[in-house]
Amino acid sequence: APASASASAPVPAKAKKVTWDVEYIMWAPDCQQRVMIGINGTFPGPTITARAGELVSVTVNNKLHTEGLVIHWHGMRQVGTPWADGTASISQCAINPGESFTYEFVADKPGTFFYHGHFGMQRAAGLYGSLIVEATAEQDEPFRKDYDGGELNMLLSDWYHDNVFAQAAGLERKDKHFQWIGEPQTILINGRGQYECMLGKVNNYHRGIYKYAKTCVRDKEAKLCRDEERCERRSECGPYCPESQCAPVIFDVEPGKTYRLRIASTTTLSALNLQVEGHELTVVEADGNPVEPFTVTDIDIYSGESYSVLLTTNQIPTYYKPGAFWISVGVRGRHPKTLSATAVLRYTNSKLQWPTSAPPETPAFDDIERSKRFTYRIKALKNAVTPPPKRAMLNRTIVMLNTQTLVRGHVKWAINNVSLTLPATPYLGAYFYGLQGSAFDATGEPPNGFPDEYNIRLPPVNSSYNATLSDRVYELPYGALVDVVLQNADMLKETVSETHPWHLHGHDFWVMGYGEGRYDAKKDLPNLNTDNPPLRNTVVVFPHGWTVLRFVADNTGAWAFHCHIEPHLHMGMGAVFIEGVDKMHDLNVPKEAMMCGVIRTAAAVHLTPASRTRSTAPATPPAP
Ligand SMILES: O=C1O[C@H]([C@@H](O)CO)C(O)=C1O
Repeated sequence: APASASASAPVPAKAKKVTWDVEYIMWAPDCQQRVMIGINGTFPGPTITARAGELVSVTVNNKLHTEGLVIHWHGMRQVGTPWADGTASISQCAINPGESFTYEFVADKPGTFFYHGHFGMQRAAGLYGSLIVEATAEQDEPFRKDYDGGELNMLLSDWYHDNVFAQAAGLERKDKHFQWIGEPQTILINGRGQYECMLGKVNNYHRGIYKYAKTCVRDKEAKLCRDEERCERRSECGPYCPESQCAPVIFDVEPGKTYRLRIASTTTLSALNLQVEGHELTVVEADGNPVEPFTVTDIDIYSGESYSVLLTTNQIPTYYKPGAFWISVGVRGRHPKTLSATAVLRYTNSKLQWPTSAPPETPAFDDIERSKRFTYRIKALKNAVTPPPKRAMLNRTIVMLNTQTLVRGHVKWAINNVSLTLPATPYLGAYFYGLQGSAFDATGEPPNGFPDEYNIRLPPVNSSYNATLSDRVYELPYGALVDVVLQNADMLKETVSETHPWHLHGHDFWVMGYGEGRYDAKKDLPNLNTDNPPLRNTVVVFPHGWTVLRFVADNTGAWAFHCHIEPHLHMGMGAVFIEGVDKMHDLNVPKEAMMCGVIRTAAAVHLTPASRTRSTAPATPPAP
């Protein structure tokens, strides 16, 4: 059930304390050496495993030479610790080079999560790793009794050879010089991939990407890849040798057991599809919430999402099927310019190290109906907590039209024609010290909707409806039941509309429904799913469609709500929700996290937390 923000968070079980040095490292995640952001000298960052209710304490030493950094704990609700959410300009200042900052928060719910950088495009530079929270009670993960094997952890990501500075510069260029980041070079499984090399025999035509993949035809012992030019010379010893940084991951499993595969995606862009040759997958968890189990041959997973699926090693090894199976992860939703990534599921009684077959093919990238069928099957467990009835509470509805648009020649994304730009002062600190009037545009909120006459099937008509840049925020009444309607539409190119995975910080929300075309409250509100809406922290809105999510604004803090596609947030596809304005000064906000922007200057005049008597209306900016 969503956390009820009690002022005094439960006394945590025991602390999990780690110290991380974050620095640039040379690494070859897809057999090509590049500069990445590593933690304690490795990529991906170390996996944190905690038990639900445990206090996690991560001291981050910023060893980058010229960049600030923050780390977001994706899926943690940070109840009572909003300054630990790790969002630059929102929950804290960036940790400067040479500085340290300790994130301390309760791993409040069991599930499959991950952490990642949340400043600039540093997540895309490799700043991420797994965060696993284990259940302490049976009722939290009822499917726990259904797997007798171990757990396999898969963190999926995509990888670009361009560095994030080049990507950002390209996105910020004006007019026809705008440079989209394009498709990734490689898909990674636990940070490993093989650039332009498809392990295993590839059928002679692999749906338009054959030209990218000189097959690595292996000799009969399936040990080495003969196609040296493609698969071997790419790194110190090629993708097949275990110590290579790009060697595919091999999961050793006992035959005849059921395993829990934890799968999370922190891709910069790609929507992915995962399947395990010869094995079905039973979906049991989504974003750390149990779901009504259902069995599929493959799952779609969008950036920011996580799942647990159960897999039974029920294949009988034969001469033709030696007990080693491909795990195949391919791109969906956008025309793949990237080969599928492969890992291996190997039964311990298998003689061979490598499967002898071609990896299973990824479903057609443009079969959007297939994508919707999978997403729509995800439902809450029968006895799960359902949303409180709207009439019973103060409630608020925000309709968000999501358009790609232009602002003075720059390609941006905008919500109700406002493109989010973040201030130098973190919102949380500005409210804590009562400086919101001078830290950002506190004269009002972004629009709550968009004009009736807007046609979502046409590109934005910029002449009459100019997009603006703004750091305005939505102030949500504390305890209100909030509906957000994500409304997709045409991009700048007519008829083009893309799938966007939206992630909310500080909360899980109920996914109340999806629909085609323009959302119509009269028609659609009565049909929302109040029986078994799944709780999630990330949800997709499909092309030219709408998605409604609902949550209770009961977590004091400043929370980002944005598309989890890294360039889209960079281009302004996001919003900020402020909750519990009047409770901010009850928080014990660590001032070292806030000393930047106007707070730094105000500190010079003996800054003190705002008094209790402050009115709730956004403070008016000081007279010019
Ligand atoms: O913002 C984006 O830019 C590209 C394309 O619209 C321009 O190349 C794309 O697919 C986006 O999502």
